[in-house]
Amino acid sequence: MPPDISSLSGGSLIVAWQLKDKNVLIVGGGDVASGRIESILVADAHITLIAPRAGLHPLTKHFIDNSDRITYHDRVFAGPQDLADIDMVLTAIDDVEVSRQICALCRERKIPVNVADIPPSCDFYFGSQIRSGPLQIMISTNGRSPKLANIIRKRIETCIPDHAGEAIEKVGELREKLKERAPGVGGDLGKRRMRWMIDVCSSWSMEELALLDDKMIARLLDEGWEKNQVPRLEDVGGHTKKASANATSVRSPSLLLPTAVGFVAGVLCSAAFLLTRPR
Ligand SMILES: C[C@@]1(CC(=O)O)C2=NC(=C\c3[nH]c(c(CCC(=O)O)c3CC(=O)O)Cc3[nH]c(c(CC(=O)O)c3CCC(=O)O)/C=C3\N/C(=C\2)[C@@H](CCC(=O)O)[C@]3(C)CC(=O)O)/[C@H]1CCC(=O)O
Ligand SMILES: NC(=O)c1ccc[n+]([C@@H]2O[C@H](COP(=O)([O-])OP(=O)(O)OC[C@H]3O[C@@H](n4cnc5c(N)ncnc54)[C@H](O)[C@@H]3O)[C@@H](O)[C@H]2O)c1
Repeated sequence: MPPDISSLSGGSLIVAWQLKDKNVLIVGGGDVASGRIESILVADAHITLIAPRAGLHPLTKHFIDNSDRITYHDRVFAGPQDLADIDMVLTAIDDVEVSRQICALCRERKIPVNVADIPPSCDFYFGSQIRSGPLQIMISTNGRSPKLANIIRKRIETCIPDHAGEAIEKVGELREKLKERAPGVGGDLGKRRMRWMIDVCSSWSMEELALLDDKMIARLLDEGWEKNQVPRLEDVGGHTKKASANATSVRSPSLLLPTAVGFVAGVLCSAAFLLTRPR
């Protein structure tokens, strides 16, 4: 069913903004700024931090002292000259007037800006974040309730599969090696590559994927990609403590049958629920 067009409004575009080696100006050094610094360091950008030393949060001090990606200036924001060569600006200061001025200067220069305490002065909002290796999850309430975003984040954290971060890391390595063997963008090869990756990710458990090492990746490509099949973990030299129900070849009809029966039963239950539900 296509989405109800009238529901397509009131949100934000949630994207994973690539900031590697870009220059981000952070104005302010307090509690909120320390969180901003962490988020920006994760994205491998360079930070220019402007804030009087007297107001630095201990975590901000720690980042200044220990990261070679931060250029620190012990002073207040000085004006447009502080925006030269800056790709993004974040302010987290307890001075609304200066925040508004910085926002206006950024907008004149089309520099994306976030002003922590003035939503209309934000081109983008931060959200409550979960991070595990390359896995990042952001919860946004679109400015309605940051505290509820924080509470929902804590609930979601309890549902993330064990080993998800490591599994993603290893699948990333597998995809890189696969692209070396089968290079190029798009076309039939691209389709086959995507199909095979979908099959591997769907038929191995996170725990199994997290166990992949260089040797197993090479064997998985030799035995799997080259022969157009998905071997099991054991077939490429790996072992888990618990045998996973998913860890069988995608081709096995003995597993496909119960899965299909379960799927049909699920669809029938949902249909029965929708048909009997009061309107
Ligand atoms: C998610 C998080 C990320 C982060 O900042 O890293 C974040 N705020 C967090 C916490 C938090 N912030 C505030 C409280 C006190 C409770 C309360 O006010 O409800 C708490 C809770 C606490 O401290 O526990 C006060 C507050 N926040 C904003 C204003 C201005 C205003 O609303 O007018 C005021 C002052 C309001 C006033 O003066 O009354 C504005 C914004 N805060 C946002 C993000 C953006 C919208 C995100 C969204 O809607 O989802 C947005 C629009 C701009 C931005 O900051 O990008 C982080 C939780 C991280 C975590 O713990 O997981
Ligand atoms: N968006 C959010 O998530 C959120 C959450 C809580 C508070 N806030 C708001 O964000 C702002 C910052 O919060 P905080 O807890 O980090 O405050 P804070 O008082 O701990 O820190 C303010 C920092 O700004 C610096 N500063 C002040 N004027 C400056 C200037 N002109 N140039 C450079 N640095 C300057 C101070 O020296 C200090 O380091 C506050 O206005 C607060 O109400 C936002």
